[in-house]
Amino acid sequence: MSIAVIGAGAFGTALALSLAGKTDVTLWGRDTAWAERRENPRLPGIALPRSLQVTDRLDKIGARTILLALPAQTLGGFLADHAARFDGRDLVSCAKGIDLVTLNGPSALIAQACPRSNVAVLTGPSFAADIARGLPTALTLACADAATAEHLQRDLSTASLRLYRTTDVAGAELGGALKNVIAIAAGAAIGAGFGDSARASIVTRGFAEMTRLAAALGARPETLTGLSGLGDLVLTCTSDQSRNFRYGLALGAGDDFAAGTTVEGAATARAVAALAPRLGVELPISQLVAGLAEGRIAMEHALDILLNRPLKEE
Ligand SMILES: NC(=O)C1=CN([C@@H]2O[C@H](COP(=O)(O)OP(=O)(O)OC[C@H]3O[C@@H](n4cnc5c(N)ncnc54)[C@H](OP(=O)(O)O)[C@@H]3O)[C@@H](O)[C@H]2O)C=CC1
Ligand SMILES: O=C(CO)COP(=O)(O)O
Repeated sequence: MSIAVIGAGAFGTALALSLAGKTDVTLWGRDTAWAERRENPRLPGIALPRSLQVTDRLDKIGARTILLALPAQTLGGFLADHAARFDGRDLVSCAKGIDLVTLNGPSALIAQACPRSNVAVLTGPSFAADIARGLPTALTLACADAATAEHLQRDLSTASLRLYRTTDVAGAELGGALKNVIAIAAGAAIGAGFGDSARASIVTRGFAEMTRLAAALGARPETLTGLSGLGDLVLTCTSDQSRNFRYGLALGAGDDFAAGTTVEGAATARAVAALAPRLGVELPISQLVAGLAEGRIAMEHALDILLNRPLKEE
């Protein structure tokens, strides 16, 4: 068995490192000038073993199983250029977002670009730095084809990564994408000084929004209660390791935030705000995050917008 990981960011590098302890792994990045030093600046302080092959040449990728670990908003462009190379292989999406151009999740983008492939999703609570340090976590592997889900579950589980499987691709993927939006709101609440009770309210009502939207898009609501939904939501809303949470903190506090940081929830909030009226679902927290991210709504109005809505049943 051999595996390739496309995207040498923090997550792709961490997954490649973890899997390299078990099988042959090739990590592809568009810029691998760092590879000789065996330390990726996207994952500082982590020494990469010589056994992990790093390349910037897609023609070197022969593996049957490919993990796509590019940010969601860059995946469509990458597939437009390179999908033909991968069609027919097992393709595992590791991105947590909704594409702003098509309003599709990464798995649908991949399936459209590579119609002969089995497409899966790997998601769940997993900071790249934790995985790279060999810390344990549990993840969800989703694939509509049950036999492919089983073999990918086996192939991608490691001594420290315990994978559960599901055939609910939409549910698993949307959990991972939507929790990033709610994490921005949770961060903003903390950054603005609203306190831990406000954060818990946002997490809970945010989870209701995630479940509502996912169900409207064909997901099984119970999938949202698993690792890919609730599990990752709890992690991301409570840890300042999360870039989405930190971005929210900065919004709430009125601070600058490092440009160029991958914050999937900002674009995904905008995608969600576009989907909400089409699907007829009410998503006040996500729509507020979209307004904050676009600069349409000022932070000082955020609380009023949420609290002054008509009272309703829980
Ligand atoms: N980091 C984490 O803890 C986790 C991340 N994820 C998900 O993984 C995905 C990737 O995130 P992460 O690895 O953290 O992101 P990073 O910001 O660490 O890295 C992004 C990587 O994508 C590369 N890239 C961007 N655009 C392109 C392109 N057009 N072609 C080729 N490469 C490109 C960048 O290359 P370059 O360096 O050349 O700019 C960089 O290597 C996201 O969807 C994220 O939500 C999921 C779980 C955990
Ligand atoms: O998805 C993640 C952890 O599961 C990483 O979250 P951030 O992208 O917010 O850092």
